[in-house]
Amino acid sequence: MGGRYDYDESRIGVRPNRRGTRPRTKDRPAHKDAIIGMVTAVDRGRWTVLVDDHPVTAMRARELHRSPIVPGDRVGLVGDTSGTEGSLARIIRIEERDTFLRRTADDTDPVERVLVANADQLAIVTALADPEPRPRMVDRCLVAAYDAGMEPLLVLTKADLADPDEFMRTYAGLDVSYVVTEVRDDGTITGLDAVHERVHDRMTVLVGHSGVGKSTLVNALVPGTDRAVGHVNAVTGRGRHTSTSAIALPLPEGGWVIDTPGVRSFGLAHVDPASFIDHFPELAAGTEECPRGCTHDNEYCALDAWVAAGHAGDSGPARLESLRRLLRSRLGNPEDE
Ligand SMILES: Nc1nc2c(ncn2[C@@H]2O[C@H](COP(=O)(O)OP(=O)(O)OP(=O)(O)O)[C@@H](O)[C@H]2O)c(=O)[nH]1
Ligand SMILES: [Zn+2]
Repeated sequence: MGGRYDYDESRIGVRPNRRGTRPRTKDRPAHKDAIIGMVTAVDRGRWTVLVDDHPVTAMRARELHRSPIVPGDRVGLVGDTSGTEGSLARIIRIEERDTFLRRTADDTDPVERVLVANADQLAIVTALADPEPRPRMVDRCLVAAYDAGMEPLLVLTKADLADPDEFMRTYAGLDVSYVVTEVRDDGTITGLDAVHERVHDRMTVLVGHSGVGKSTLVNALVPGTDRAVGHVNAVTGRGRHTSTSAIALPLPEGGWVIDTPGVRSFGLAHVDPASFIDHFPELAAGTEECPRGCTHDNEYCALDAWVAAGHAGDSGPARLESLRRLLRSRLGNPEDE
């Protein structure tokens, strides 16, 4: 590796830092020759990066320090980008992200973490029964999607066990798309075409609690993948191919799905409540009468009178209730849901 950061220490006049990493220098090669690829997986300090159509294993260059590099990231690579067995490239740059999905501060994970970059859709997979749907978790995911600039999609599985109408009534006030699926006796999935239609040519992140049928869905969408279904291993009590980080899988029809094992919901401490109102355009004008710094979830909020006066139309009351539900979903612990 010698020569990569060649510099004359006396001329630059910097002290070597304590951890022994070399200081950054301005005259480091600009890496104009870097090849761009997309990160599909991360495992113990090694990234899988798809370059054209072949996977390349890469490490993170030292100058990136501990910058997160996540599935969906477009990165610049140098070094051995052949992808042949045993080869190792180096990620020297992370391209600007269009979106990033992050989670913050909950009781078990105090650090804000970026989970996925550049995805444009968040598919919230919820079983209609077994396990019972968790509307508060869905609300949190909706807020996380809005915050990340991603479009939410509800995927309601196990329609053979319960009717989706009752659950969807809860979302009457929200303009959220949804698809309904069920595994038939022959193993094929009703509603799969509708899911395909929604994920085609997009980058879709799937989240959901254990047991909702997410792996079943991913395996059907991306033939040839083998996401463990049923998940419990009698010996270890843990998932068989359990990986804790997200993985991007290419759809045969074009586009990507990103499976996020272990991500069931989101801490939302980083989300600014003022931004919620952007997703309720018909209520926005009503906030002009609100007291300064109104949380829109208190007795002085002007939205009640605005909606009661009919300014937000027939669906106004339901929309306001939804807004408030989302606002409240920021509070509390996602692990409780
Ligand atoms: N009745 C019914 N069962 C289903 C349906 N979809 C999946 N299942 C079953 O639900 C169980 C859980 O499915 P998985 O695909 O493993 O669920 P998961 O969300 O990936 O859960 P983990 O593997 O724990 O992450 C399995 O036994 C599936 O066969 C469905 O539409 N109807
Ligand atoms: Zn208000």
